[in-house]
Amino acid sequence: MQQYLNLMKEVLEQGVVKEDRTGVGTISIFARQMRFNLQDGFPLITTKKLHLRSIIHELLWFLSGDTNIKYLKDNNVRIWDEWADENGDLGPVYGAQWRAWPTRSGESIDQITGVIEQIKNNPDSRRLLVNAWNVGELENMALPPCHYSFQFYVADGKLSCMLNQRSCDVFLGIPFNIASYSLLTHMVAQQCDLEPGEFIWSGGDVHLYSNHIEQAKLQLTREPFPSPALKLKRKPDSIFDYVYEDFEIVGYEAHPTIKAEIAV
Ligand SMILES: Nc1nc(=O)c2c([nH]1)NC[C@@H]1CN(c3ccc(C(=O)N[C@@H](CCC(=O)O)C(=O)O)cc3)CN21
Ligand SMILES: O=c1ccn([C@H]2C[C@H](O)[C@@H](COP(=O)(O)O)O2)c(=O)[nH]1
Repeated sequence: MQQYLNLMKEVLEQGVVKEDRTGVGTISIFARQMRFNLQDGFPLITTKKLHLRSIIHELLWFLSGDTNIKYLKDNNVRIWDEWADENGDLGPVYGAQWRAWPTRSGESIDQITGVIEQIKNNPDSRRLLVNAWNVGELENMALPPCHYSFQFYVADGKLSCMLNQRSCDVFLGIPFNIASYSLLTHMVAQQCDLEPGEFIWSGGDVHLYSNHIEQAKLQLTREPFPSPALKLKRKPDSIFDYVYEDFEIVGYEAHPTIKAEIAV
């Protein structure tokens, strides 16, 4: 996970002071990429302890098409609490766009089912994309998508995935985002009888909030441990049939957690 630490260091050393929507203030750089070979282990940050539990439940929740935080709350995951309305709704965020992108004719498109069908039947396609940036619906979303599109690529029996993220909270968001899409790549690969290849993360506004600077500096004093491995314990019938218990992370050695406040 040296790439992540290098990115953090670059923001600390070269970041430009920028005000932001939350009022917290950031230092920021623009447009970076990181590559993770999923054959070399699972890219879960080791320089602070991360609980994969929230990340797995959030991904299963996205895949189910749900946009109400009740499922997360029932599973003790609080990461979306601050953005939900009094009924727990977030508007047509990730789950809605992934599973039921509304069309003009009043129908809806299940992009996840579609992309998996294409990976299986047309693996050389250059259109293996899922898009959450539905311009006509942005104003109804509690937060416009940060990770807004991803593309798959099949070669040599391996499935790779490239993510585009417009706005990137280096300390709290990015470790979640890397782990989440790496999980998704493993799951889609398993469903398509492929091996996981690379996960490529691309970020636009890459920032450290002003109240995360000390935490970032502390993290940079720590030596990373070798990456753990991800084990999928069974092959469910479809991408929508995974349950929390299907995932096991093996050999995760990490430094202690570092607390930080989320900017709302
Ligand atoms: N400012 C900001 N940064 C984000 O990363 C972010 C948002 N807002 N809004 C929407 C979602 C919510 N996300 C979140 C929210 C909270 C944590 C967080 O507090 N993480 C703690 C542990 C929390 C837990 O596992 O329960 C951490 O130490 O990583 C992480 C990502 C990612 N997104
Ligand atoms: O998955 C996510 C979701 C959100 N973020 C961060 C990036 C920004 O710090 C905020 C969103 O604020 P905007 O003003 O809408 O850009 O949330 C993330 O890193 N990862």
